[in-house]
Amino acid sequence: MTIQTITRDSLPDLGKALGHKFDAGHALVLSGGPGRTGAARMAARGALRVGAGLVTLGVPPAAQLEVATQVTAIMLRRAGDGAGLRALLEDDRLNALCAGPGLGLDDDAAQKVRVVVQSGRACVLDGDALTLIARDNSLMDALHAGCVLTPHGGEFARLFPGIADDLGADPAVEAKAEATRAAAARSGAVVLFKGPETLIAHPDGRSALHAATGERAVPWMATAGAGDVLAGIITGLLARGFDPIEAAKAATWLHVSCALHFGPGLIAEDLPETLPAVLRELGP
Ligand SMILES: NC(=O)C1=CN([C@@H]2O[C@H](COP(=O)(O)OP(=O)(O)OC[C@H]3O[C@@H](n4cnc5c(N)ncnc54)[C@H](O)[C@@H]3O)[C@@H](O)[C@H]2O)[C@@H](O)CC1
Ligand SMILES: Nc1ncnc2c1ncn2[C@@H]1O[C@H](COP(=O)(O)OP(=O)(O)O)[C@@H](O)[C@H]1O
Repeated sequence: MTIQTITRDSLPDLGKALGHKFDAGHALVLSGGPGRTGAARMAARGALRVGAGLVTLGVPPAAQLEVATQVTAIMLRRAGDGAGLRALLEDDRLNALCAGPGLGLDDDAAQKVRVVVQSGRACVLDGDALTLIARDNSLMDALHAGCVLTPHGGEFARLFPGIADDLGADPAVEAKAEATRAAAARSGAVVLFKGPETLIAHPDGRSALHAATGERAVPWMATAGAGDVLAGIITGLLARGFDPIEAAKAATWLHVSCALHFGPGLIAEDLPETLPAVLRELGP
C-alpha cells in the first residue's frame, strides 16, 4: 500500500478566504481542572493561530478563575460535566472539538469525552482522552471518521494492545505505518501516531508519513506540551472546514516547520507564536 509523503507541495491551500469570523469556524477546547489548564490553553492558542475564527475553552467551574486570568482573545465557558458540555453544544456553530490535553481521568472527564464523540462533530482526541478510551470499549466503539486520535507511543500501546504488541520500542517506519493503518481500521477514526516519524492513517486505507529527520530534524521538539499544541492546530484546521486527514497532515507539517523556524531553546508555548511566520512563508 502506498504511503503519501507529507511535504510543503502536498499541503492544501491554507490561506483564509474573505469572510467573517464564523466562516472560519468555532473551536471548543476542553480544559482540565485547577493546576492542569496549561495544556488546553496551549492547544487553544494553536487553534486560534492557525486561523479558527473563534476559540473557546470549556472549563470546569473550579478552574474558571485560573483560566480567566490567562486568556484574552480566547473565550471561556463553563463545562463541568457531560450535561454541562451537552448544553454548550446546543450551539451548533461549535464545529470542532478538542478533548484530552490536561483533561484528567475522572468520571466527569470520561463523560465529556463520551459527549464529544457522540456529538458526531469533528474532534481531536489526545492525551487523557486516549487513556480514557483505552479503558472503555464503549468509547472506542463510538469513534467515527470525523475523530482524529493523536497517540504518542505510550498511548498507542494502551489503545491498541494487540496491534502494538508486534511493534517493539523503536519500530521501523514500515512497521509503524502498518500499525497505524491497522489502528485506523480498528477504531474507525483517523489515527496520527506521533514521533520524529509521524504516521497518519484513515480507516479507508489512505496513509501518510512526515519524517522530521535529515533537514527537517527537530530534536528540540521533545519538550512537554508540544503534542498539546499539535492537537490544537489540528482542531483549528477542523474548525476551518478541512477534512480530518487533511487537517492532520497539514498540522503535522506546520508543527514541525514551527519548531524548525524557532530552533533550539523551543518550549511548547513558542509553537503557536511561530505559526504566523510559517504561514506567511506559505503565501497569502
Ligand atoms: N504543560 C502542561 O500542562 C502539560 C500537560 N500534559 C498533559 O499531561 C497528561 C498526561 O500526558 P503524558 O503523555 O505525560 O502521560 P501518560 O502517562 O499518559 O503517558 C506517558 C507514559 O507513556 C510512556 N511512553 C511510552 N512511549 C512514549 C512516547 N513515545 N512518548 C511519551 N510517553 C511515552 C512514558 O514512559 C510514560 O510512562 C495529558 O493530558 C497531557 O495533555 C503534557 O502534555 C505535558 C505538558
Ligand atoms: N525528537 C522529535 N522530533 C520531532 N518531533 C518530535 C520529537 N519528539 C517529540 N516530537 C513531537 O512532539 C510532540 C510530542 O507530543 P506528546 O508526546 O504528546 O507530548 P506532550 O504530551 O508533552 O504534549 C509530537 O507531535 C511528536 O511528534
